[in-house]
Amino acid sequence: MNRAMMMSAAKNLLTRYGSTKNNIYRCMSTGKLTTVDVNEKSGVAVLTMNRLPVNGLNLELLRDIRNDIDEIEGNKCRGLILTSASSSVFSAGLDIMEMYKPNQDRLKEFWTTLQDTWLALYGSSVPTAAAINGHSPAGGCLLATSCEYRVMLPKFTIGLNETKLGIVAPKWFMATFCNVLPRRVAEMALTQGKMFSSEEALKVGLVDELAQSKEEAIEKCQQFFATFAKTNPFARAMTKQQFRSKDLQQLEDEKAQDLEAFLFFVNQPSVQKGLGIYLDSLKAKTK
Ligand SMILES: CC/C=C\CCC/C=C/C(=O)SCCNC(=O)CCNC(=O)[C@H](O)C(C)(C)COP(=O)(O)OP(=O)(O)OC[C@H]1O[C@@H](n2cnc3c(N)ncnc32)[C@H](O)[C@@H]1OP(=O)(O)O
Repeated sequence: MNRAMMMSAAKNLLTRYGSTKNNIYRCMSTGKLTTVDVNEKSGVAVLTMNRLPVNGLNLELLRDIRNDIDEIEGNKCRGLILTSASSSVFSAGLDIMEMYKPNQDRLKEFWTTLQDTWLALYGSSVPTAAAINGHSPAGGCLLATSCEYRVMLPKFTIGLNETKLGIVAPKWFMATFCNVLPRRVAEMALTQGKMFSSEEALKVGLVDELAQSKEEAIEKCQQFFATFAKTNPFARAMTKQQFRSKDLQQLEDEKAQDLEAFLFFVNQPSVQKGLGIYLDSLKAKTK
């Protein structure tokens, strides 16, 4: 190989691969609003949400996440770690702009994509974990709790705050929460719209560990995956899916009714008014 060819090969490698101290990462796919980096050594994929400033879950971000999960499954990765490109917000939850004064066709597409993203993540055969490197309210908490393991950085908040916004978390949000928390804690937190500090979340079991940095959180997620080293991946995946099958089946069976209920609820004038007031209060904060 001559020098020019070597330079060109190196350039190609640098484009496709990044390197940190110990690991080589391959960029598997880059949606417009997400990136997926696969650690070549461990086979673990890190899916990073990158819709700044707050990773509001709009139709396009949800589509990217959904497609990434499919790709990670298809590539038989050893694990999926969900995290954020922001240093202070994991995800602000559903983008309220999708629900406020909505275009009805887009609204349907938005909710259907959220349903499909949840079905894919909650039911994924690949081991899943969330490195929660920022605030994680509502839909952000849904994504994190859909994973099998959570590692969170200190001094942030996580929870399902829907009742504080005057909205009701759908049954499958509740089921996901109940899969992680004792039923009584889940009911109290949901009815109160409670946002837990990282430290409180650790205490009740909403998250499994705390870490001091995103890198440490990712490392702890990898250590969680390593606990499956001596298990059969097929048996592991089947066992997980059997645990979750009732929740998954319920949404599969009720997808159309769930969509209808959402559309009816969002289009109520009182709900529109409440969303408008909430959006104004969020914007007023930044003035
Ligand atoms: C009717 C519906 C029926 C059923 C649906 C049920 C399920 C609903 C699930 C949901 O997820 S609803 C969304 C709930 N989310 C929240 O309540 C979070 C609101 N946001 C925050 O609390 C904070 O933004 C934060 C996440 C803690 C981050 O704080 P920070 O100070 O870092 O950012 P800031 O507040 O200044 O926000 C920057 C920018 O982003 C806008 N923003 C924030 N969150 C949302 C959101 N969820 N949707 C749309 N836009 C959001 C915020 O207004 C600022 O905009 P600006 O720069 O234009 O002022």
